[in-house]
Amino acid sequence: MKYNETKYRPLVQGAMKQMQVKLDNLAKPVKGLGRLEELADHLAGIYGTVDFNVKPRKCLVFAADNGVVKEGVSASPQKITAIQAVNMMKGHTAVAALAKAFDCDIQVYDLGINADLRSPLVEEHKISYSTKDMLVEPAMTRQEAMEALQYGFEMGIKAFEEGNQVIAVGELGMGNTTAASAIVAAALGRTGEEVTGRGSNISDERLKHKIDVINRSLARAGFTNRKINDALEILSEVGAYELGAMAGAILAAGAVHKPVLLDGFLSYSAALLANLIVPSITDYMIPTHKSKEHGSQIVLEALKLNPYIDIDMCVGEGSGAMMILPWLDGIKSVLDNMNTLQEMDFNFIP
Ligand SMILES: Cc1cc2ncn([C@H]3O[C@H](COP(=O)(O)O)[C@@H](O)[C@H]3O)c2cc1C
Ligand SMILES: O=C(O)c1cccnc1
Repeated sequence: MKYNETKYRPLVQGAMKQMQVKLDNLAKPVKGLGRLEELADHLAGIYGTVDFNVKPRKCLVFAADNGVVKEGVSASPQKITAIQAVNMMKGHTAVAALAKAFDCDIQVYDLGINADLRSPLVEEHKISYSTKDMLVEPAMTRQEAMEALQYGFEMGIKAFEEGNQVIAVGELGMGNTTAASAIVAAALGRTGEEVTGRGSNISDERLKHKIDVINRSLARAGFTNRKINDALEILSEVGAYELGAMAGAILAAGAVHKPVLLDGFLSYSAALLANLIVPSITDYMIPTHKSKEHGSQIVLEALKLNPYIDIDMCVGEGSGAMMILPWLDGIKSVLDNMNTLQEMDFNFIP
């Protein structure tokens, strides 16, 4: 199956209505569970039924290096990508710790880390050792962009074939907030200033430089003051392998009518790419948390997504997505355990 040859059905309105009737009939004030009810309705529309499972689940973490780090846009040395990829599979990064707490599998995929990991724990699909420096040339070829998308799509489909009922998308790659900001600027016709933040916490001076690198990269690609609609053009000129693969995995969720949990800013840039390929794919996205990264609000508004959690997280890796898992378990428990109004025992108190 190809990421761009799949039929995507709209949300099942009947199941959403059925869910709201079911929730209204539980022994609680109408709409008392607030946005938990909104999420339950959304899930019913995605699964096409009120009777769904939210386990097992898996977080797919796509990892690669970014050539643009040569321009000094990141606070962190490139080798952290390789080190953290292995640490993650050993359970020692932010997303790994949270996934363990909230009962989620995790898998790291290496699409272009600039090192040979030689770790059986990491799934390897190296497109190359790092993308190119987008300031001086396209980050990747169009062929490579398609490969990243297709690989992410296939890993998403595989995760669902393994029985997972929900996937989350995460990433790892030093310098990738520069690529993500450039993707957002290109897709929305914005400037570097409007959509660039501090990534893994850079200084004021470095932020100015990062914005300049993004604006000059957009100019090199011929994107200045233009809104680009071709996801492959954006991905190849100013993208990142890991963000392309994330977009592919998002499309996979839509293809099999299952939810995909977005993470933070990096996932929003991937969501924008997926949305350019299949506009209705936003139906399958669960906006979990609002990243603190500058530029988040602009892209969330463009995608009409309203995240459930806002606690200033900005780690990436899929860590923010993990925070919604207790909400999913809560919904399932409410549906399985709460009394309906009819089941309430009115004779209990004479
Ligand atoms: C130790 C460490 C762990 C991380 N885990 C996620 N990121 C996050 O920061 C990186 C992007 O930030 P920038 O564009 O500023 O380089 C990505 O790997 C993202 O996942 C990390 C960053 C660091 C330093
Ligand atoms: O929101 C994110 O995903 C993010 C923001 C900054 C750094 N890393 C990740």
